[in-house]
Amino acid sequence: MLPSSFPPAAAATASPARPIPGGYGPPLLGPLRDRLDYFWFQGPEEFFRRRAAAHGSTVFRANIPPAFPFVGGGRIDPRVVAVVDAAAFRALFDPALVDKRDVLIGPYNPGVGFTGGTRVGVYLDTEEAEHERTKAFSMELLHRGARVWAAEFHAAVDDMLNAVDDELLLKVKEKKNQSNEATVGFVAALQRCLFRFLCKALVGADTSADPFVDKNGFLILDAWLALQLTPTQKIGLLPQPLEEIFLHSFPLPSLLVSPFYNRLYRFVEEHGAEAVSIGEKEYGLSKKDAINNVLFVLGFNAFGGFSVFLPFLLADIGKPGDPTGLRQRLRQEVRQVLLASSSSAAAAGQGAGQGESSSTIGFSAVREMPLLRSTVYEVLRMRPPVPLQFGRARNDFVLRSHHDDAFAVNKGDLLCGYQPLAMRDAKVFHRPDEFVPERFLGDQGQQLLQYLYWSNGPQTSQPDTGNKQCAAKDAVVDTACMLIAHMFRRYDDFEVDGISFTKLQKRST
Ligand code: HEM
Repeated sequence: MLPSSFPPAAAATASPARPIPGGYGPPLLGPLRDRLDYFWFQGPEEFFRRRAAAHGSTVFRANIPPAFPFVGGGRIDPRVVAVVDAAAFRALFDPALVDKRDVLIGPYNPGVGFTGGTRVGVYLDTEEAEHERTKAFSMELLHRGARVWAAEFHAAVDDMLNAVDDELLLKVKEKKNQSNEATVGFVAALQRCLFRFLCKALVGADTSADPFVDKNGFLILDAWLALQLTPTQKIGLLPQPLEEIFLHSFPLPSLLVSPFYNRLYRFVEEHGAEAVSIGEKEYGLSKKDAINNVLFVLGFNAFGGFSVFLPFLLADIGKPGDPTGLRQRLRQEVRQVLLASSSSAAAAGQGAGQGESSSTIGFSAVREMPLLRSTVYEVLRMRPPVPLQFGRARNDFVLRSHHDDAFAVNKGDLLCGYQPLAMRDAKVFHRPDEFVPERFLGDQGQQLLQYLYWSNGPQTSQPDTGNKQCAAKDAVVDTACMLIAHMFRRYDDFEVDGISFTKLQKRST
């Protein structure tokens, strides 16, 4: 079943290149129809699925919202080449083929008003000199943060769980005459914990030094993210016609959030001064650009990415009832590793007698938990937190899909890869639509990692200043493992429904 590897996404091919199927429809009406399908009548996944089926092709032309008639006064060109198979998707990772300038979230660019006037690194192409400097700077922030990352993360997660435990207890008490069950939403507590943790670990800034930022920082980031992303997302808060008119029809202004962004700017300037000066002295950035890049990596990449991904992870592992016994097996794996590491620490005379509950679950511990790691990969495969990737063809080239099809891509075409389908490609993944936590175990499982694309690159590749792969590719997986290991050190079991805990069973031994 598993192809040892696909041919390169772009190559000289035996089969002649054919025109890409699909089209953009009549001016105005075509983009409008696709926009309404995407947001309203079909939703993103059906949108891509139906068009792939209709064209009998995993590479096809379509419009991606937001689109005319409103947004950007027609300046946004919604026409893309959609790519939904594992082989063709790889073209998006090849800096020789695609230009990533200003296409982070597609043809729509919220603009530098959201980033203090700086074009931050994530919007830069690899051929722009500044990309190398800003990417190296973000990798340096991660590298420096690694020393305190695990300890700060666990401290923040403990704070979050203490708050959740208290609230759950209160709710159970209130309901004691009716039932012993209660639900506690965890998103706000999780985001507060993420914000404090990331400020310390990435920026070296302690939020307790600024009570306003400590209390409101995560809410400011939520508002800042929402204003940038809303024109491209289905929100579901308003009836759809109103959502189309008010949320998907024009760019939302940065002015609404800029006084608060400036507050975070000053916080980083004052309390993250050491990190900022590294950006200036070692990477040649101006002070303003260093701070705006720090804020983007902190707020958009890290806070935004984890805020989407960690709830998915908790929900998939915490499925009510544990029908497959996954939680029981994960708990066993986590506790075995913790016990072994505390025994060896005791034998070496470090912290003897303190037991596994007092040691930090660090990077090396979670790398010894293969089932947990494979489960984290599977959540990333099934629910990639950043589902769309974009890149503009630098030149004409031939794009190969795994159906041995070859397509003529034109210089300037905007490729739009949809990860949820590419990572459920039946040519690569057995039972592609099923959640299989053991999928990435063993030699065969390790081979599959080359098709795990959530980080804008294969899980087997490394982020580098010469590519656009997520700087935190490994840190994200390790941190996700730390969260679940933390849960099983603290609790015997937990259950999650959507974004609420419905069960937190304290550890008995
Ligand atoms: C669950 C969390 C995260 C997810 C899902 C995620 C995902 C991604 C994705 C998909 C991209 C590529 C975007 C594109 O160009 O199309 C990216 C880029 C990037 N990510 Fe992450 N990320 C996460 C966390 C982090 C963290 C913690 C950092 C901290 C340093 C980080 C730093 C970056 C940087 C600097 C880039 C830009 C790379 C470049 O311009 O070459 N990310 N991330």
